[in-house]
Amino acid sequence: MAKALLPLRSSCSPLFSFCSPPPAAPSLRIPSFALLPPLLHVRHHHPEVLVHHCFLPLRSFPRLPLHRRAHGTRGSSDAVKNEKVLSIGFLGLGIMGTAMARNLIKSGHDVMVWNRTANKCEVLVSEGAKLGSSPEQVAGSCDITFAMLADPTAAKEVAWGKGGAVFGLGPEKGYVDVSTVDEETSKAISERVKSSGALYLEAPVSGSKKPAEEGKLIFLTAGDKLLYERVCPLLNVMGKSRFYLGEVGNGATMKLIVNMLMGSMMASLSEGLVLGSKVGLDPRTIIEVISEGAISAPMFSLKGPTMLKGDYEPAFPLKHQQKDLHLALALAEKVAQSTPVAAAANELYKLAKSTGLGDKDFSAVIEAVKS
Ligand SMILES: NC(=O)C1=CN([C@@H]2O[C@H](COP(=O)(O)OP(=O)(O)OC[C@H]3O[C@@H](n4cnc5c(N)ncnc54)[C@H](OP(=O)(O)O)[C@@H]3O)[C@@H](O)[C@H]2O)C=CC1
Ligand SMILES: O=CCCC(=O)O
Repeated sequence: MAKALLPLRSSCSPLFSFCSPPPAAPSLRIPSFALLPPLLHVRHHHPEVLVHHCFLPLRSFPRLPLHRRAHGTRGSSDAVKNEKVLSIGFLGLGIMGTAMARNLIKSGHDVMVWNRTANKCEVLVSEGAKLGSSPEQVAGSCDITFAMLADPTAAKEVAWGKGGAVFGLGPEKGYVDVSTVDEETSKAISERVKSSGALYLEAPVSGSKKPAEEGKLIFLTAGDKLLYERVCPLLNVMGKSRFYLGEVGNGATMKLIVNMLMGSMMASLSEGLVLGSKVGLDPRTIIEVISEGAISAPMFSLKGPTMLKGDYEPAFPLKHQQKDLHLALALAEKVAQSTPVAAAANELYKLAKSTGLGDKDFSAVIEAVKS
Protein backbone atom coordinates (compact mmCIF):
# COMPACT_ATOMS: atom_id res chain seq x y z
CA MET A 1 0.00 0.00 0.00
CA ALA A 2 2.72 2.39 1.02
CA LYS A 3 4.40 1.85 -2.30
CA ALA A 4 1.21 2.51 -4.23
CA LEU A 5 0.75 5.82 -2.51
CA LEU A 6 4.27 7.06 -2.98
CA PRO A 7 4.26 10.43 -4.63
CA LEU A 8 4.96 10.14 -8.29
CA ARG A 9 8.26 11.84 -8.22
CA SER A 10 9.69 9.49 -5.73
CA SER A 11 8.27 6.52 -7.58
CA CYS A 12 9.94 7.31 -10.89
CA SER A 13 12.49 4.61 -11.52
CA PRO A 14 15.20 5.48 -14.02
CA LEU A 15 13.85 2.82 -16.37
CA PHE A 16 10.30 4.07 -16.46
CA SER A 17 10.88 7.68 -15.67
CA PHE A 18 8.89 9.35 -18.39
CA CYS A 19 7.67 12.08 -16.05
CA SER A 20 10.58 13.90 -17.56
CA PRO A 21 13.12 12.82 -20.13
CA PRO A 22 16.44 11.52 -18.89
CA PRO A 23 18.78 14.34 -17.88
CA ALA A 24 21.27 13.42 -20.58
CA ALA A 25 18.70 13.69 -23.37
CA PRO A 26 20.42 15.68 -26.05
CA SER A 27 17.29 17.17 -27.58
CA LEU A 28 13.68 17.95 -26.78
CA ARG A 29 12.37 15.05 -28.82
CA ILE A 30 10.17 12.73 -26.87
CA PRO A 31 10.84 9.10 -27.76
CA SER A 32 8.50 7.77 -30.41
CA PHE A 33 5.26 6.41 -29.06
CA ALA A 34 6.23 2.85 -29.94
CA LEU A 35 9.36 3.04 -27.85
CA LEU A 36 7.59 4.18 -24.72
CA PRO A 37 6.99 1.59 -22.04
CA PRO A 38 3.39 1.02 -21.05
CA LEU A 39 2.01 3.11 -18.21
CA LEU A 40 3.29 1.69 -15.00
CA HIS A 41 0.16 1.04 -13.01
CA VAL A 42 0.58 0.27 -9.39
CA ARG A 43 -2.64 -1.18 -8.10
CA HIS A 44 -3.16 -1.88 -4.48
CA HIS A 45 -6.07 -2.39 -2.15
CA HIS A 46 -8.35 0.06 -3.82
CA PRO A 47 -8.81 -0.79 -7.48
CA GLU A 48 -9.33 2.87 -8.39
CA VAL A 49 -6.06 4.01 -6.93
CA LEU A 50 -3.54 4.17 -9.69
CA VAL A 51 -0.22 5.80 -9.36
CA HIS A 52 1.54 5.80 -12.64
CA HIS A 53 4.22 7.48 -14.56
CA CYS A 54 3.38 10.24 -16.84
CA PHE A 55 4.29 10.36 -20.48
CA LEU A 56 3.02 12.44 -23.27
CA PRO A 57 1.12 10.43 -25.88
CA LEU A 58 1.97 12.47 -28.91
CA ARG A 59 -0.44 10.78 -31.26
CA SER A 60 -3.40 11.45 -29.02
CA PHE A 61 -2.41 15.02 -28.37
CA PRO A 62 -0.51 16.59 -31.18
CA ARG A 63 -0.75 19.93 -29.39
CA LEU A 64 1.19 18.75 -26.38
CA PRO A 65 4.22 20.68 -25.27
CA LEU A 66 7.44 18.77 -25.02
CA HIS A 67 8.71 19.41 -21.56
CA ARG A 68 12.22 18.43 -20.75
CA ARG A 69 12.31 19.95 -17.30
CA ALA A 70 13.45 17.59 -14.57
CA HIS A 71 11.06 17.30 -11.64
CA GLY A 72 11.57 19.74 -8.88
CA THR A 73 13.61 22.20 -10.86
CA ARG A 74 12.37 25.62 -11.73
CA GLY A 75 13.40 27.94 -14.43
CA SER A 76 12.02 30.90 -16.21
CA SER A 77 12.58 29.34 -19.58
CA ASP A 78 11.10 25.90 -18.96
CA ALA A 79 8.09 26.34 -21.16
CA VAL A 80 9.91 28.48 -23.67
CA LYS A 81 12.03 25.45 -24.52
CA ASN A 82 8.93 23.56 -25.60
CA GLU A 83 8.11 23.08 -29.25
CA LYS A 84 4.64 24.43 -28.62
CA VAL A 85 3.85 26.34 -25.49
CA LEU A 86 0.45 25.50 -24.05
CA SER A 87 -1.80 28.42 -23.40
CA ILE A 88 -3.19 28.21 -19.91
CA GLY A 89 -6.21 29.87 -18.38
CA PHE A 90 -6.52 30.45 -14.66
CA LEU A 91 -9.87 31.32 -13.09
CA GLY A 92 -9.95 32.44 -9.46
CA LEU A 93 -7.12 34.49 -8.01
CA GLY A 94 -7.61 34.13 -4.30
CA ILE A 95 -4.85 33.10 -1.90
CA MET A 96 -4.19 29.84 -3.72
CA GLY A 97 -5.00 30.77 -7.31
CA THR A 98 -2.68 33.77 -7.32
CA ALA A 99 0.28 31.74 -6.11
CA MET A 100 -0.41 28.85 -8.49
CA ALA A 101 -0.92 31.04 -11.54
CA ARG A 102 2.22 32.99 -10.67
CA ASN A 103 4.28 29.80 -10.74
CA LEU A 104 2.91 28.96 -14.18
CA ILE A 105 3.84 32.43 -15.40
CA LYS A 106 7.29 32.18 -13.84
CA SER A 107 7.90 28.87 -15.55
CA GLY A 108 7.45 30.59 -18.90
CA HIS A 109 3.92 29.57 -19.76
CA ASP A 110 1.45 31.67 -21.62
CA VAL A 111 -1.17 32.39 -18.94
CA MET A 112 -4.49 34.22 -19.14
CA VAL A 113 -6.21 35.07 -15.86
CA TRP A 114 -9.71 35.98 -14.73
CA ASN A 115 -11.14 36.76 -11.33
CA ARG A 116 -14.63 37.85 -10.27
CA THR A 117 -13.13 40.85 -8.50
CA ALA A 118 -11.18 42.13 -11.46
CA ASN A 119 -8.54 44.19 -9.64
CA LYS A 120 -7.03 41.02 -8.17
CA CYS A 121 -5.76 40.28 -11.71
CA GLU A 122 -3.60 43.38 -11.86
CA VAL A 123 -0.54 42.04 -10.09
CA LEU A 124 -0.32 38.94 -12.30
CA VAL A 125 -0.94 41.00 -15.43
CA SER A 126 2.00 43.17 -14.39
CA GLU A 127 4.01 39.94 -14.16
CA GLY A 128 3.14 38.85 -17.69
CA ALA A 129 -0.34 37.32 -17.63
CA LYS A 130 -3.00 38.23 -20.17
CA LEU A 131 -6.29 39.51 -18.82
CA GLY A 132 -9.41 37.51 -19.63
CA SER A 133 -12.81 39.17 -19.74
CA SER A 134 -14.87 36.16 -18.60
CA PRO A 135 -14.42 32.46 -17.84
CA GLU A 136 -15.92 31.76 -21.26
CA GLN A 137 -13.38 33.94 -23.03
CA VAL A 138 -10.49 32.43 -21.06
CA ALA A 139 -11.58 28.85 -21.76
CA GLY A 140 -12.17 29.73 -25.40
CA SER A 141 -8.68 31.19 -25.78
CA CYS A 142 -6.68 28.60 -23.88
CA ASP A 143 -5.72 24.94 -24.33
CA ILE A 144 -6.07 24.15 -20.63
CA THR A 145 -8.09 26.10 -18.08
CA PHE A 146 -7.61 25.75 -14.32
CA ALA A 147 -10.22 26.90 -11.82
CA MET A 148 -9.41 27.59 -8.14
CA LEU A 149 -12.62 28.76 -6.52
CA ALA A 150 -13.98 29.14 -3.03
CA ASP A 151 -16.69 26.49 -2.83
CA PRO A 152 -19.24 24.44 -4.80
CA THR A 153 -21.42 27.49 -5.54
CA ALA A 154 -18.47 29.43 -6.95
CA ALA A 155 -17.15 26.44 -8.91
CA LYS A 156 -20.54 25.89 -10.59
CA GLU A 157 -21.11 29.60 -11.19
CA VAL A 158 -17.77 29.94 -12.96
CA ALA A 159 -18.24 26.70 -14.88
CA TRP A 160 -21.71 27.30 -16.31
CA GLY A 161 -23.14 30.56 -14.95
CA LYS A 162 -23.43 33.59 -17.22
CA GLY A 163 -20.24 33.76 -19.30
CA GLY A 164 -19.21 30.41 -17.79
CA ALA A 165 -16.16 28.45 -18.87
CA VAL A 166 -18.07 25.59 -20.50
CA PHE A 167 -19.37 27.97 -23.18
CA GLY A 168 -15.79 28.51 -24.33
CA LEU A 169 -14.70 24.88 -24.08
CA GLY A 170 -14.65 22.38 -26.92
CA PRO A 171 -12.75 19.41 -28.33
CA GLU A 172 -8.99 19.38 -27.68
CA LYS A 173 -9.39 21.58 -24.63
CA GLY A 174 -9.14 20.64 -21.00
CA TYR A 175 -10.73 21.96 -17.81
CA VAL A 176 -9.01 21.26 -14.51
CA ASP A 177 -10.88 22.21 -11.36
CA VAL A 178 -8.52 22.44 -8.42
CA SER A 179 -11.06 23.87 -5.96
CA THR A 180 -12.11 21.88 -2.89
CA VAL A 181 -15.67 20.76 -3.60
CA ASP A 182 -17.81 17.70 -3.03
CA GLU A 183 -18.14 14.74 -5.35
CA GLU A 184 -21.56 15.81 -6.65
CA THR A 185 -20.30 19.24 -7.65
CA SER A 186 -17.30 17.81 -9.41
CA LYS A 187 -19.42 15.27 -11.27
CA ALA A 188 -21.86 17.99 -12.36
CA ILE A 189 -18.98 20.09 -13.67
CA SER A 190 -17.50 17.05 -15.38
CA GLU A 191 -20.77 16.37 -17.18
CA ARG A 192 -21.05 19.92 -18.51
CA VAL A 193 -17.40 20.05 -19.51
CA LYS A 194 -17.55 16.74 -21.30
CA SER A 195 -20.72 17.62 -23.15
CA SER A 196 -18.74 20.48 -24.71
CA GLY A 197 -16.27 17.90 -26.07
CA ALA A 198 -13.49 18.92 -23.69
CA LEU A 199 -11.74 16.73 -21.14
CA TYR A 200 -12.16 17.12 -17.38
CA LEU A 201 -9.88 16.55 -14.44
CA GLU A 202 -10.62 17.29 -10.80
CA ALA A 203 -7.41 18.07 -8.98
CA PRO A 204 -7.94 19.51 -5.50
CA VAL A 205 -4.75 20.27 -3.65
CA SER A 206 -3.32 19.52 -0.27
CA GLY A 207 -0.98 22.21 0.98
CA SER A 208 -1.64 25.80 1.83
CA LYS A 209 -0.43 29.27 0.84
CA LYS A 210 3.30 28.64 1.36
CA PRO A 211 3.40 25.32 -0.51
CA ALA A 212 1.40 27.02 -3.27
CA GLU A 213 3.98 29.81 -3.44
CA GLU A 214 6.84 27.33 -3.40
CA GLY A 215 5.30 25.00 -5.98
CA LYS A 216 5.02 22.22 -3.43
CA LEU A 217 1.35 21.32 -3.53
CA ILE A 218 0.02 17.77 -3.57
CA PHE A 219 -2.51 17.16 -6.34
CA LEU A 220 -5.34 14.67 -5.79
CA THR A 221 -6.52 14.10 -9.31
CA ALA A 222 -9.28 12.05 -10.90
CA GLY A 223 -11.12 12.05 -14.19
CA ASP A 224 -9.85 11.91 -17.76
CA LYS A 225 -6.51 10.18 -17.60
CA LEU A 226 -5.50 11.60 -20.94
CA LEU A 227 -5.91 15.09 -19.57
CA TYR A 228 -4.02 14.08 -16.44
CA GLU A 229 -1.13 12.96 -18.62
CA ARG A 230 -1.35 16.12 -20.61
CA VAL A 231 -1.18 18.41 -17.59
CA CYS A 232 1.50 16.50 -15.65
CA PRO A 233 4.17 19.08 -16.55
CA LEU A 234 1.92 21.87 -15.33
CA LEU A 235 1.13 20.06 -12.09
CA ASN A 236 4.85 19.60 -11.64
CA VAL A 237 5.35 23.35 -11.86
CA MET A 238 2.78 23.94 -9.11
CA GLY A 239 3.26 20.87 -6.96
CA LYS A 240 5.67 18.38 -5.47
CA SER A 241 3.56 15.28 -5.95
CA ARG A 242 0.38 14.04 -7.56
CA PHE A 243 -1.96 11.14 -7.26
CA TYR A 244 -4.24 9.83 -9.98
CA LEU A 245 -7.23 8.31 -8.21
CA GLY A 246 -9.47 7.09 -11.02
CA GLU A 247 -13.07 8.20 -11.47
CA VAL A 248 -14.29 11.75 -10.97
CA GLY A 249 -15.24 12.15 -7.33
CA ASN A 250 -12.33 10.22 -5.87
CA GLY A 251 -10.08 13.28 -5.80
CA ALA A 252 -12.82 15.38 -4.21
CA THR A 253 -13.56 12.82 -1.50
CA MET A 254 -9.87 12.22 -0.80
CA LYS A 255 -9.46 15.94 -0.25
CA LEU A 256 -12.47 16.08 2.07
CA ILE A 257 -11.15 13.20 4.16
CA VAL A 258 -7.79 14.95 4.50
CA ASN A 259 -9.41 18.24 5.47
CA MET A 260 -11.82 16.57 7.87
CA LEU A 261 -8.80 15.19 9.72
CA MET A 262 -7.05 18.52 9.56
CA GLY A 263 -10.03 20.40 10.98
CA SER A 264 -10.32 17.97 13.89
CA MET A 265 -6.58 18.09 14.56
CA MET A 266 -6.60 21.87 14.72
CA ALA A 267 -9.63 21.89 17.02
CA SER A 268 -7.91 19.35 19.23
CA LEU A 269 -4.69 21.35 19.38
CA SER A 270 -6.74 24.41 20.33
CA GLU A 271 -8.41 22.56 23.20
CA GLY A 272 -5.08 21.24 24.48
CA LEU A 273 -3.45 24.67 24.40
CA VAL A 274 -6.37 26.42 26.09
CA LEU A 275 -6.83 23.75 28.77
CA GLY A 276 -3.07 23.49 29.41
CA SER A 277 -2.77 27.26 29.82
CA LYS A 278 -5.73 27.35 32.17
CA VAL A 279 -4.11 24.81 34.50
CA GLY A 280 -0.84 26.72 34.54
CA LEU A 281 1.26 25.08 31.83
CA ASP A 282 3.33 27.13 29.43
CA PRO A 283 1.66 26.60 26.03
CA ARG A 284 5.04 27.01 24.30
CA THR A 285 6.26 24.01 26.25
CA ILE A 286 3.13 22.06 25.28
CA ILE A 287 3.97 22.67 21.62
CA GLU A 288 7.57 21.65 22.18
CA VAL A 289 6.58 18.47 24.02
CA ILE A 290 4.13 17.53 21.24
CA SER A 291 6.80 18.10 18.60
CA GLU A 292 9.05 15.50 20.21
CA GLY A 293 6.57 12.65 20.32
CA ALA A 294 4.38 10.37 18.27
CA ILE A 295 1.66 12.98 17.78
CA SER A 296 4.02 15.57 16.35
CA ALA A 297 2.75 17.15 13.16
CA PRO A 298 4.18 19.88 10.96
CA MET A 299 0.87 21.70 11.31
CA PHE A 300 1.17 21.86 15.10
CA SER A 301 4.73 23.19 14.95
CA LEU A 302 3.83 25.69 12.24
CA LYS A 303 0.55 27.01 13.60
CA GLY A 304 1.06 26.58 17.35
CA PRO A 305 3.43 29.54 17.80
CA THR A 306 1.32 31.92 15.68
CA MET A 307 -1.83 30.88 17.55
CA LEU A 308 -0.16 31.78 20.83
CA LYS A 309 0.53 35.25 19.45
CA GLY A 310 -3.05 35.60 18.23
CA ASP A 311 -1.71 35.98 14.70
CA TYR A 312 -4.37 34.69 12.34
CA GLU A 313 -3.15 36.11 9.05
CA PRO A 314 -5.05 33.87 6.63
CA ALA A 315 -3.25 31.11 4.78
CA PHE A 316 -6.26 28.81 4.85
CA PRO A 317 -9.38 30.85 5.64
CA LEU A 318 -11.49 29.49 8.48
CA LYS A 319 -14.66 29.74 6.39
CA HIS A 320 -13.15 27.25 3.92
CA GLN A 321 -12.18 24.80 6.67
CA GLN A 322 -15.76 24.95 7.95
CA LYS A 323 -17.04 24.43 4.40
CA ASP A 324 -14.85 21.34 4.10
CA LEU A 325 -16.03 19.91 7.40
CA HIS A 326 -19.60 20.53 6.32
CA LEU A 327 -18.98 18.72 3.03
CA ALA A 328 -17.18 15.85 4.78
CA LEU A 329 -20.08 15.44 7.22
CA ALA A 330 -22.52 15.35 4.31
CA LEU A 331 -20.37 12.66 2.71
CA ALA A 332 -20.41 10.66 5.95
CA GLU A 333 -24.16 11.01 6.23
CA LYS A 334 -24.59 9.76 2.68
CA VAL A 335 -22.96 6.47 3.62
CA ALA A 336 -24.39 6.37 7.17
CA GLN A 337 -20.96 6.71 8.75
CA SER A 338 -20.79 8.20 12.21
CA THR A 339 -18.19 10.99 12.52
CA PRO A 340 -18.74 12.51 15.97
CA VAL A 341 -15.25 14.00 16.27
CA ALA A 342 -15.54 15.90 13.00
CA ALA A 343 -19.08 16.96 13.89
CA ALA A 344 -17.88 18.44 17.18
CA ALA A 345 -15.01 20.20 15.42
CA ASN A 346 -17.44 21.62 12.88
CA GLU A 347 -19.45 23.20 15.69
CA LEU A 348 -16.35 25.05 16.85
CA TYR A 349 -15.63 26.38 13.36
CA LYS A 350 -19.25 27.44 13.01
CA LEU A 351 -19.01 29.30 16.28
CA ALA A 352 -15.76 30.97 15.23
CA LYS A 353 -17.32 31.95 11.90
CA SER A 354 -20.35 33.42 13.61
CA THR A 355 -18.08 35.71 15.61
CA GLY A 356 -16.57 37.20 12.45
CA LEU A 357 -13.47 35.00 12.14
CA GLY A 358 -14.38 33.44 8.78
CA ASP A 359 -11.74 35.33 6.81
CA LYS A 360 -9.02 34.71 9.39
CA ASP A 361 -6.78 31.67 9.28
CA PHE A 362 -8.48 28.45 10.35
CA SER A 363 -6.20 28.34 13.41
CA ALA A 364 -8.38 31.16 14.81
CA VAL A 365 -10.73 28.37 15.84
CA ILE A 366 -8.83 28.52 19.13
CA GLU A 367 -10.76 31.72 19.86
CA ALA A 368 -13.98 29.69 19.85
CA VAL A 369 -12.46 27.30 22.38
CA LYS A 370 -11.49 30.24 24.59
CA SER A 371 -14.97 31.77 24.49
N1 LIG B 1 -5.96 28.56 1.30
C1 LIG B 1 -5.59 27.29 1.44
O1 LIG B 1 -4.72 26.97 2.25
C2 LIG B 1 -6.21 26.21 0.62
C3 LIG B 1 -7.41 26.37 0.00
N2 LIG B 1 -7.94 25.34 -0.73
C4 LIG B 1 -9.21 25.46 -1.42
O2 LIG B 1 -8.95 26.23 -2.59
C5 LIG B 1 -10.08 27.04 -2.90
C6 LIG B 1 -9.64 28.50 -2.92
O3 LIG B 1 -9.07 28.80 -1.68
P1 LIG B 1 -8.40 30.21 -1.37
O4 LIG B 1 -7.61 30.67 -2.52
O5 LIG B 1 -7.75 30.06 -0.06
O6 LIG B 1 -9.70 31.09 -1.19
P2 LIG B 1 -9.92 32.65 -1.36
O7 LIG B 1 -11.11 32.94 -0.52
O8 LIG B 1 -8.68 33.41 -1.15
O9 LIG B 1 -10.32 32.77 -2.91
C7 LIG B 1 -11.56 32.35 -3.37
C8 LIG B 1 -11.69 32.60 -4.84
O10 LIG B 1 -13.00 32.21 -5.27
C9 LIG B 1 -13.61 33.32 -5.93
N3 LIG B 1 -15.07 33.28 -5.78
C10 LIG B 1 -15.77 33.13 -4.64
N4 LIG B 1 -17.08 33.11 -4.90
C11 LIG B 1 -17.22 33.25 -6.24
C12 LIG B 1 -18.33 33.28 -7.12
N5 LIG B 1 -19.59 33.15 -6.68
N6 LIG B 1 -18.10 33.45 -8.43
C13 LIG B 1 -16.82 33.58 -8.89
N7 LIG B 1 -15.73 33.54 -8.12
C14 LIG B 1 -15.93 33.36 -6.79
C15 LIG B 1 -13.00 34.53 -5.29
O11 LIG B 1 -13.21 35.66 -6.10
P3 LIG B 1 -13.19 37.15 -5.47
O12 LIG B 1 -11.76 37.52 -5.39
O13 LIG B 1 -13.98 37.93 -6.42
O14 LIG B 1 -13.82 37.04 -4.11
C16 LIG B 1 -11.55 34.08 -5.20
O15 LIG B 1 -10.93 34.17 -6.45
C17 LIG B 1 -11.12 26.70 -1.84
O16 LIG B 1 -11.95 25.70 -2.36
C18 LIG B 1 -10.30 26.19 -0.67
O17 LIG B 1 -11.04 25.33 0.16
C19 LIG B 1 -7.25 24.16 -0.92
C20 LIG B 1 -6.04 23.97 -0.34
C21 LIG B 1 -5.44 24.98 0.51
O1 LIG C 1 -7.47 22.92 2.09
C1 LIG C 1 -6.53 23.41 2.72
C2 LIG C 1 -5.46 22.57 3.16
C3 LIG C 1 -4.39 23.29 3.83
C4 LIG C 1 -3.23 22.34 4.02
O2 LIG C 1 -3.22 21.24 3.45
O3 LIG C 1 -2.30 22.74 4.71
